[in-house]
Amino acid sequence: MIVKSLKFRKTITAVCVLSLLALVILILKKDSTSFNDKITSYQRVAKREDSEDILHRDLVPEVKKEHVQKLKMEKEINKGDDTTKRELQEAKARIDQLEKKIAFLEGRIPQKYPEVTYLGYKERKRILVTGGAGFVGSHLVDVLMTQGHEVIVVDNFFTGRKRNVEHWFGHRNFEMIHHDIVNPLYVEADEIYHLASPASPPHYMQNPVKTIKTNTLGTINMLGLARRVGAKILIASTSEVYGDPMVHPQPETYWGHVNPIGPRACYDEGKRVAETLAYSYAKQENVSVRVARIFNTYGPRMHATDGRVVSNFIMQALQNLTITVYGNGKQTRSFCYVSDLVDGLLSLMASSYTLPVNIGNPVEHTIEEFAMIIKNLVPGCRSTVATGAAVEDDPQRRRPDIAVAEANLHWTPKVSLQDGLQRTIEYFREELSRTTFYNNQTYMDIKVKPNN
Ligand SMILES: O=c1ccn([C@@H]2O[C@H](COP(=O)(O)OP(=O)(O)O[C@H]3OC[C@@H](O)[C@H](O)[C@H]3O)[C@@H](O)[C@H]2O)c(=O)[nH]1
Repeated sequence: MIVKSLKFRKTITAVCVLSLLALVILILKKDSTSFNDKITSYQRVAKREDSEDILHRDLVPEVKKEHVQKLKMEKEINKGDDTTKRELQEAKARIDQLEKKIAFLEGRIPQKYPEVTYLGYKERKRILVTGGAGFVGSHLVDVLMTQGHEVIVVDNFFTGRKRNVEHWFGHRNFEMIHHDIVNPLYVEADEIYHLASPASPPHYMQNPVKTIKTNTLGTINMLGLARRVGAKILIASTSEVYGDPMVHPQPETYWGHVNPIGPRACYDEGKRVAETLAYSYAKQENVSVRVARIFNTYGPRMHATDGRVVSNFIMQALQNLTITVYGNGKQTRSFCYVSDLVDGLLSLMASSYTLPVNIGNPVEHTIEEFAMIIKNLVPGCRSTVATGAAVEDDPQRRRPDIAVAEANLHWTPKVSLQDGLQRTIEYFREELSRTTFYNNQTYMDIKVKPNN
């Protein structure tokens, strides 16, 4: 009897121990399944980082949640087998990377808007800026907004970027319309700055028909709008209306020397027609027009792959790549810092002067000299300067005569080339770190064969 009872007890104990073991195995298995799920979800998160917007919208909360679980996972690393450990370490590395991105993106979300002057309804204007998300347009928008005006930005984002004006998103004086001005636009405005058009030669040559349409049909639409609503309109023309000039420096009275069928014609002739349209609307329809002939301009918010000389040379110098001079480098340009240009545009709009006005900085350099100036402004730059094939119809000399602007607008550029380039180099340095951070690749790797 006693033996039987002892045997029964042993059996019960054995059953209990086995059940306990089974329970422990079950719990461990469940943990490892949810653990594998986590890794799969991290891998999914990592794959979805191709867009900053998606990162903002979806990944930020997701990754924040993951961060809270990171400590738990660290404990689990010690428990898991080798494969799991490796996978976990990879997931942890991805989380660290995503956390850095979040910190970077959070830095870009404006905590508050830039300070804006309050204007009463009598002084406050409603101002339309076409191409307002572009390089020059966005700087103009900043000044108009801080002055306290209501600003409507219209852009088709062909070369403009939302990033350039995102610091105004949600402001009650700011409105943005995604629209291509080749189609009519119906809004109310007191003033129109018509800046919409690609301006970099590789951009405007990429789709020449579109460039002509933007500068002709687009300008007709904007002049028509100005007529309908009684707005004053400023047309952004260009030094390119002078073509490859036979007169130097170029005064507004010079009629120019443009090849009407060359690769630059879509822009040069497009802008010439835009000027003709402006003065036709002024004469026939009584529209109040201003025409700014804008010379080479540079500054922050130029696109790193814009293709113009300033962005190309700076990006090349910052990455120790070959600085690519097109042709022999003896052609000249005169570079104006963007804030000076914006001051000139505002003065022109405010003035009663209605004929075309050159807006540019008359300090002239050869492109060869310019390459050396930039190289010397980038500390430790190891780039070499190489000359290459010349660009077809490239204007050989360009420098504005700004006597008209000085006399009628009391405007003259203030920012020296040295200061302006330093600010622009800082901007591109920042852009480069942002881009390599995301893509781990350089912007360009242009190789130019020396021509001698
Ligand atoms: O990498 C480069 C880029 C450009 N260049 C040269 O640098 C000079 C300036 O070229 P950019 O492309 O910056 O600008 P461009 O002067 O040819 O045209 C500009 O003129 C005035 C504005 O209206 C426009 O922004 C644009 O059309 C040209 O001689 C060009 O051949 C280089 O040597 N290397």
